[in-house]
Amino acid sequence: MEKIIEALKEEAILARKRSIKSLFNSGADRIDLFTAEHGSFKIDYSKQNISSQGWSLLLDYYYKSKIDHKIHALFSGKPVNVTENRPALHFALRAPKDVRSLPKHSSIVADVHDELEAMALIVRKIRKRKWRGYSGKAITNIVSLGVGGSELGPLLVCDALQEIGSSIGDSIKLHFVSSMDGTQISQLLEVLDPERTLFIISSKSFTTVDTFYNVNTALKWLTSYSGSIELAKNHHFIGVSASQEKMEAWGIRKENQLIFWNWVGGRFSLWSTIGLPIAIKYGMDVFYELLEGGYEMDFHFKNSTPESCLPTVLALISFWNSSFLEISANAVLPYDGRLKLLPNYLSQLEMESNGKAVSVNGTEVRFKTSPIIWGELGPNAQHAFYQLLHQGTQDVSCDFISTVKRYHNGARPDVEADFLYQQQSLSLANCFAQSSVLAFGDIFAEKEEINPHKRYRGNQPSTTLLIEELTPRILGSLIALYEHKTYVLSCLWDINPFDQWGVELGKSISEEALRAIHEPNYRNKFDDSTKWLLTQVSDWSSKDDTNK
Ligand SMILES: O=P(O)(O)OC[C@H]1O[C@H](O)[C@H](O)[C@@H](O)[C@@H]1O
Repeated sequence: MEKIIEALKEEAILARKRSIKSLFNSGADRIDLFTAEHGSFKIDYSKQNISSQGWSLLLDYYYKSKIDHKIHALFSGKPVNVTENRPALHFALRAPKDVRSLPKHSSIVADVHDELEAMALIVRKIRKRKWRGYSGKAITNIVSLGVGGSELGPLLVCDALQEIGSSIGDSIKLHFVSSMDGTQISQLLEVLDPERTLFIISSKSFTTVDTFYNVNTALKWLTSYSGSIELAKNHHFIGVSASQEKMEAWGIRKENQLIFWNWVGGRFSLWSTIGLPIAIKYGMDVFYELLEGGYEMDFHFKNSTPESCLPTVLALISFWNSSFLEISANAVLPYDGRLKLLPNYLSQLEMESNGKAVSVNGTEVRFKTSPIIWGELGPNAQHAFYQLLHQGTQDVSCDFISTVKRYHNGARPDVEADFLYQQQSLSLANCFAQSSVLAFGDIFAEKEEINPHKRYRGNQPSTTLLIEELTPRILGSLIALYEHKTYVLSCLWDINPFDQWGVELGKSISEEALRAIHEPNYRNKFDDSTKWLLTQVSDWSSKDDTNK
C-alpha cells in the first residue's frame, strides 16, 4: 500500500508540472480511457489532470483498500456507522417490496413499504382535498418545517421536477421553512390562511431547535385563531420522525405520524417518509419512480467493476484532486435550472459525511479529506465567480452537470419549444466551452495574447456529467450516484461518513449564549470577543427601550 501511495505522490508532482493539454497529446486515446457511461448518464473526466498511469495507481489503491468489501458490508447491513454502532440502510428505503437482500434485517423492506402505504393514505387525503382544518375547510397550503437532511432532499426534488407538472396544480401550495431566525415563517404567516394551512414537522430526532422554534411560532399563530392548542395540533400538524415517542409527547395524533428509522442518516433520508412533501406535490407514483431510480443506481453500484462504476469513478477523481493534488475546492455547476439546488444538497451530503479528520479507528486521517463543495447554477455563475476560476490563483476542480433532452417532449406548444430548445442548446454550448477554457486556457485565443490581464490560466480540472433527460427516475439515480460516491470516498479516506459529531458543540454553546443574551451575569463564562458581542446586543436593545 505504501508503495502505491508514494507512487501517487510522485504522480502528483508530475501533474503539478504539466498541463492538462499535454495529456491529450500523449498519444493514448484519452476519450476512450476517461469517459464512462451507464443508463442515462455519461461522464467525461478526460479534462482531469490525471494520466493513465495515475489512474491505474488509483485503481490499485482501490483494490488494495478492499473497498469492495466495504461496499458489501454496507449492503449486507453491517454496522458501518461505527461511532453510532449502526448499519446505514438508506438503500433499503428504495428496494422493491419483494427484495430479500438483508438477511440480518429481514423485516426492514416490509416495514418500509408499510410506512410508504401509511404515507400514501395521508397523501391521498390531502390531494383529494379531504384533509380539513379546525374549521372544516380544505387545506390549500402546506408548510414543511425541517432543516438540514430533513429539508434539503425534498426541497431539491420538489424544485427539480416542476416541469413534469404536479397534478395538484396550484390548488395546494407547498412551502419549506428551515431557518431559525424566523425570516421564512414570519413572511409566510403574513399571507397564509390559518384555517387552510397544514404543517409537516420533519425531524429525525424531533428535537432540532431550528425546527421547533418555527413549530412553536406556527402553533402560537394557529392557536390564536383556532382558540385551542388541541384543535391546532389535531388538524394542522403532521409529524415525520424516527422518534415516535417524541411525536406522541408533542401531541401529534397517531394517524398523523409517519416514521422512519435510526438506520437512516438525515442527509440520506429523502427516500423515507421525509419525502412526504414530494409525494404530496407530485403523487405517490412519481415518488415510487424516484425510488426506482435510486434502486437502479444501487444495482449498478453493487454490480460494476470500479472502472465502469460511475460513483466510484467520481470518487476516485475527488480522492485524487483533494488528497494528492490538494485542490481544496470542488465547484458543482449545474447547467439546468431545475438542478439549481443540487450544489446546496451536495454540500451537506458530502461535507457533513466526509468533512472529518479522524479515521474509523480514532487515529488522525492520513490524507486531506472532503474538499469544500460549493456551487451555483452554471450559466449565472459565469457572470459571478468564473472570473476567479479563469484568472484567479486558486485551483478549483469543477463538476459540470447538464441534461441534454428537453422541451421537445410535446409538453409545450411547438413555437415555445423551439425557442426554449435554442436556450437549452445555448446552455449546453456554454457548459462545454467553459470546461474547455478552464482546462486549456488561452489555446482558444485567436492569437498569442501578450496582455497579461487577458491571459487565461487554464489547467483547472473538471468533469462533465451529461444526463439524457430529467425524469423522476433519473433524478433518483443521480442523487443515489452522489450518495455512493460519498460512501466510496469515505472508504478511500477510512472515515465514517454516517455521523456528524461536529455539529453538536455549537448547538450547546448557543443555548448558553441565548441565556447570556438575556442574563448579563451569565456572560462571564464566555471569551472576551463573545462577551463584547453579547453586550452590543443588549446595548442596542436597551437603547430602543429608553427611546420608547
Ligand atoms: O432531522 P433532524 O433531527 O431535525 O436534524 C436535522 C439536521 O440537523 C443536524 O444538526 C445535522 O446537521 C443534520 O444531519 C440533520 O439533518
